[in-house]
Amino acid sequence: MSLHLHDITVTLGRGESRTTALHHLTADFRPGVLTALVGPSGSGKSTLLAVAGALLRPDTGQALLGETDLAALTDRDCARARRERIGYMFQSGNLLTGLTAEEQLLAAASLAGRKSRAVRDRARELLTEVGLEHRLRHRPDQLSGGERQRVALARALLMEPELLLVDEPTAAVDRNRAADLTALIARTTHRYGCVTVVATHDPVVTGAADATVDMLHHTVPGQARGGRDGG
Ligand SMILES: Nc1ncnc2c1ncn2[C@@H]1O[C@H](COP(=O)(O)OP(=O)(O)OP(=O)(O)O)[C@@H](O)[C@H]1O
Repeated sequence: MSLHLHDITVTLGRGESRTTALHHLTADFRPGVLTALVGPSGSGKSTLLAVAGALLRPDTGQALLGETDLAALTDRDCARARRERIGYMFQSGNLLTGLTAEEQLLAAASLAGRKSRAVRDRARELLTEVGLEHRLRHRPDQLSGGERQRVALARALLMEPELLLVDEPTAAVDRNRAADLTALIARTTHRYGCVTVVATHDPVVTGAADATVDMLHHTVPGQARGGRDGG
């Protein structure tokens, strides 16, 4: 299942602050491939993630996840696609206030109708993989920015999404953790065959990516390694 963005234009703000954040952008993202989204600050990376994540409807164009045009879905179907098909690891973490790290994962699983001992074990395993085994009972306000983001990653991975959207995963962590997190995202992409799009300024991430989309030139075909579709 690929993600194909076709002729996407997004205008944000009103009056004097009106800005064309994306201008007729076309780009392809393949399953099993970690694609780094690069470009200077303000070039539209976060906007692209919002469109791909069915969080923002573009003014023009199509956002095809497989055969589904996310740009044409009703609000209800968008919400469903977000819940069932798309995983997010954004800087805000998008965590629910009042729930512990472990509960964040279990609540997401429960919403998707998955509730079992195996899910609980997997949730702990993933929180351990992102280095949070000592933070299982911490609520978002008791976690650092980088820790919140890692909870969001563990939650996304538990849901095994078709599309994994990641915004600046290494911005709030130290260099060792940055390398570990990047390796985890790459491993997950290759193992589960999800389409992974990572907006980044970090050479650690771009170095580990299988392909690159440059916002200034739209598409630079990458050397895809390990793609499920043969690269
Ligand atoms: N609500 C808004 N109203 C007006 N302009 C906006 C709004 N949000 C973003 N923009 C503008 O849209 C453009 C794209 O922003 P976006 O956040 O997608 O860039 P980015 O590449 O993710 O930047 P960064 O690397 O700094 O995170 C920028 O010029 C930004 O100033």
